[in-house]
Amino acid sequence: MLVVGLTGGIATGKSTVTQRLREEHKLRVIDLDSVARQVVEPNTPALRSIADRYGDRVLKWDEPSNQHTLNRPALARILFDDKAEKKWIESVLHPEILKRTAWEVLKAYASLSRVVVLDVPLLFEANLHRYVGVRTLVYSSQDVQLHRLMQRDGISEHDAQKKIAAQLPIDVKVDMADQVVHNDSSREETYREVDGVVSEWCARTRYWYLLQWLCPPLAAIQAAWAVWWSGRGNQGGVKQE
Ligand SMILES: CC(C)(COP(=O)(O)OP(=O)(O)OC[C@H]1O[C@@H](n2cnc3c(N)ncnc32)[C@H](O)[C@@H]1O)[C@@H](O)C(=O)NCCC(=O)NCCS
Ligand SMILES: Nc1ncnc2c1ncn2[C@@H]1O[C@H](COP(=O)(O)OP(=O)(O)OP(=O)(O)O)[C@@H](O)[C@H]1O
Repeated sequence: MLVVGLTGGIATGKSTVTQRLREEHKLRVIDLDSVARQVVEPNTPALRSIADRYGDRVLKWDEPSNQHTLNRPALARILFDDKAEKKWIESVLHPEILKRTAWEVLKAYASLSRVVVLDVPLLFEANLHRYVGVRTLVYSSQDVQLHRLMQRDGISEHDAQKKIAAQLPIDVKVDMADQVVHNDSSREETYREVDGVVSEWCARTRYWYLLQWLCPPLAAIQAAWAVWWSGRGNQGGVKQE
């Protein structure tokens, strides 16, 4: 099975691409932003740790379910305003996110999926690029990125710049990617490029896919091999301030 790491900058179009992957190509996509939401659901250890540190300002009362939930805009303000707090929040959430994601990938292996796509905003920042078979970047120029982010989230240029600055610059990510999907113009243009990369993924997995069907344990051996191969040595880890 090919594990694709799909990444990009904030608002460069990952969700737009994954929608096409799901609906047109029927591919299994694991969205780490959604996983990140699951790990802070009410009564989770992660939500308790965050509430212990920041108090009521990061909680809101949910009438229908009668319980406290995470106030996401409040946590976002802390995370994007303060590098030290961003580090702390990530140290609490990332191990939980990784555990759940690993489980989802295992389930994809078990169901003999040919390709599984991980939609990971922080693929390079969190050094997860070492564990995927191919790194695919959704690119838009910095101007387009800024404009779309301001429009989608209804935020000022100052706030949008702060969010963009919390990630590696998109042009640095381009150099680290194996494939780039350009998302500067129309959605139709982007979909054409998406269809092209999907053909490449399928071509790469053709023989393995057949072998996996004939001999399922090969899937497990291939998985172990892929993880060992990707993780061997120090493959240019990314350091951020
Ligand atoms: C800060 C939070 C509360 C904002 O929630 P909100 O619903 O407004 O946005 P959402 O979760 O959909 O994220 C939107 C985008 O923000 C960017 N982003 C999210 N977390 C981070 C981060 N730690 N560093 C830099 N950018 C981030 C990503 O591009 C992401 O796609 C939320 O993103 C969060 O809990 N982040 C910490 C967990 C994390 O690192 N997630 C990334 C998964 S790899
Ligand atoms: N080709 C396009 N043409 C016009 N608008 C687009 C295009 N691609 C994406 N958008 C819009 O830009 C915004 C950001 O796109 P999207 O939400 O897919 O980005 P993302 O990378 O998933 O963002 P995030 O990092 O926040 O998860 C959305 O409002 C989306 O509708």
